Amino acid sequence: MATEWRSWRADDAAAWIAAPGADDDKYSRGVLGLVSGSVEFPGAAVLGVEAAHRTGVGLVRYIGPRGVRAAVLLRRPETVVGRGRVQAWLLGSGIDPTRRSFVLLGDLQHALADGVPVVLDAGALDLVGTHTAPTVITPHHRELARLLAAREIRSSFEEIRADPAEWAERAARELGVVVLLKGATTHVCDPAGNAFVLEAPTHWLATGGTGDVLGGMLGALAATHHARLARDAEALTSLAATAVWIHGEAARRASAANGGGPIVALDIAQAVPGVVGELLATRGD
Ligand SMILES: NC(=O)C1=CN([C@@H]2O[C@H](COP(=O)(O)OP(=O)(O)OC[C@H]3O[C@@H](n4cnc5c(N)ncnc54)[C@H](OP(=O)(O)O)[C@@H]3O)[C@@H](O)[C@H]2O)[C@@H](O)CC1
Ligand SMILES: Nc1ncnc2c1ncn2[C@@H]1O[C@H](COP(=O)(O)OP(=O)(O)O)[C@@H](O)[C@H]1O
Repeated sequence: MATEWRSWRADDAAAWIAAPGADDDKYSRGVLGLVSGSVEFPGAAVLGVEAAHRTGVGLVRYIGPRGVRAAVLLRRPETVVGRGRVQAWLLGSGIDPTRRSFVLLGDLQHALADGVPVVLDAGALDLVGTHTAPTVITPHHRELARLLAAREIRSSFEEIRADPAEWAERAARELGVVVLLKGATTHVCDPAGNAFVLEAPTHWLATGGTGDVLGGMLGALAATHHARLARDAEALTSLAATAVWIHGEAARRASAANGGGPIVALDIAQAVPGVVGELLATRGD
């Protein structure tokens, strides 16, 4: 039977925001851990950390090279650095998978052994299948082609670009994880058959670092839904679609604030609290 791709909308996204209550503290809300960034791509770590804070999370814990830690703290001193307990992980943004050091591999393996939900991006995509925790992968078309090729599933960038829905679904089935396949149209699906599609509201998103922002946002949503994810792993699919919706809307607003002009990735992160606030207002709780 052909998969039915349901459009994910504002009212869907509004249901997947965890607002803090009187009984909450930073730990009960959820801690996101990131292993991201590198000497080559320090900015990806800064963007992911910033986006996580802006999406709303109890605490952000960052693990990475000394110079990158300094850049992260300069931008967001609210961040804690070094190992500790977390409720979700974002791994791989700004990491070259062909240049992972022993220290980095140790950090990645330590994170994967935690058993908490994991977002695998960029330089950690190839670690899919090495652990049992609920997992979402966030490739763009070229990254998915590489990932599938490494599993001896023949595909190409051109084939995936021509039929992203088919390839996203196949990847979810073969890899056994939630797939968030990025592009002007983003497909989010899981092996259970949940399948959501989102059209980006602005093509100004096609600029460096916007995927790193999306990763941080999704990590924050996963961390703040840790209790739900512990009893309902399929919630990760809805959270992934929600991250894409908020990301697109924040980008649209950031561009609209400049008369429909270009945006940079950090503009998206800065527009996120306004989008989250308005979604919450529509819920009336
Ligand atoms: N601020 C930061 O820190 C940022 C950090 N970032 C981090 O960078 C990492 C890599 O992410 P990415 O998406 O660039 O990786 P990837 O799919 O391997 O693309 C490379 C492939 O693209 C192509 N290609 C290259 N140059 C091209 C050109 N001029 N014009 C056309 N094609 C060109 C070329 O393909 P080929 O032509 O060889 O087939 C090449 O193989 C990742 O960790 C991410 O998080 C980014 O988010 C950006 C902001
Ligand atoms: N032409 C486009 N129109 C709208 N959105 C796009 C377009 N191309 C890419 N995007 C979106 O922009 C982001 C790019 O992510 P990614 O490729 O990982 O970039 P980076 O690695 O530079 O952070 C994704 O959210 C993707 O869905």
